[in-house]
Amino acid sequence: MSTTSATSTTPSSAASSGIIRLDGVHKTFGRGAGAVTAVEDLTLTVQPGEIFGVIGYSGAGKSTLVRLVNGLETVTSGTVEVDGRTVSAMSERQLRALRPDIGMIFQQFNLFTAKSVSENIAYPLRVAGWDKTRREERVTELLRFVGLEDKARARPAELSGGQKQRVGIARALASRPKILLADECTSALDPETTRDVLGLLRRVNAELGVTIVVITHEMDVVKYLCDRVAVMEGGRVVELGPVYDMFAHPREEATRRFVGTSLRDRPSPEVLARLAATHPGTLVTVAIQEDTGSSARIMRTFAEHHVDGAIVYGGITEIRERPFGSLTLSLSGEEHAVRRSLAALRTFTSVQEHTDLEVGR
Ligand SMILES: Nc1ncnc2c1ncn2[C@@H]1O[C@H](COP(=O)(O)OP(=O)(O)OP(=O)(O)O)[C@@H](O)[C@H]1O
Repeated sequence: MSTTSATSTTPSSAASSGIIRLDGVHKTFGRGAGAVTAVEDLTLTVQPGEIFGVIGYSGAGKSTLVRLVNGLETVTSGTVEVDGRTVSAMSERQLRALRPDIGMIFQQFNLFTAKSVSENIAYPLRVAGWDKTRREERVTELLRFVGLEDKARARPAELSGGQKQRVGIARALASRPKILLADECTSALDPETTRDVLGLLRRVNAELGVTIVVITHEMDVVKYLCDRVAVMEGGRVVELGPVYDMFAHPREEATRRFVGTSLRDRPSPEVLARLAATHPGTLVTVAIQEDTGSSARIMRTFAEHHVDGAIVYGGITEIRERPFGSLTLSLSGEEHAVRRSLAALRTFTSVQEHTDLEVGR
């Protein structure tokens, strides 16, 4: 569990300890035999300026969490605080005053199909009572920021999915919110368009200082975008921490499964058996991590021990600009030299030896 999870329950400490704070939150829909607990004993803190991911399979409670933060649902028990204000105790009037501080984007974009791009972006400003000149200035600024100046008069039907989400982002940013909630905002997009939209969200965070909460079921989204992530299962947060640490040292089975969907660097048992049949040397998988093993250091270690390490499988990716992955090698050389090289490697990185393989040779 994150060390930044809130420990104090006094409202006065909320602003200093996080921009969003959930403390012991429960949410149950319905009563009696038909009751469904969507969120259970949820305690977490999102720091100002961070990009915070919430990952989980369908039904884990992610959307309910978001709806509790923006006050669209009320808690059954516990407290939700946003920027030092207790959302879970607010009247409808107080919630209306809070909403301009919280932008929201959706999987299906939720644009007004009969309105132009400009009118869609201006809509929340019109509701908030901005005059026409200020509205137009702000819309021009936002169109430039999301790169859609030439689409001001277009209708949503004339736009690609990525462009529609850009309009969604511009509209969500119109009232200069401190927080942006993104609920499965790339799930309807192809991989290339997803990258574009995630790149734009990074700019929203870096250039405008907006705190972003990303709800997703895709670990690739978390890997590219988030500083920290909470893994949800059955309404609970089962693991929470910096994204790099979750990849390097996942503790919970659910986290391991999500990490596995994003990293395809380690060979499956079938692939290992095939590799063992075609490569006579000792097969090992060596972890590549920023603070432990760089590939250069690993190859140097083999060379120093006069061991030949042929790379037969692997992959190195980047998690928030830090290298991460593994290499699987077939080692050949004198048996004692191979042993000594592996002992040397184990002093700075983790090494998995594949010994009990059904190799058929
Ligand atoms: N308004 C509601 N009434 C009754 N049950 C609900 C309601 N909203 C959510 N639930 C239930 O609460 C649980 C969590 O739902 P939630 O939508 O928060 O999960 P999720 O992780 O966002 O899933 P998905 O990705 O499919 O939207 C589910 O069992 C769901 O059926």
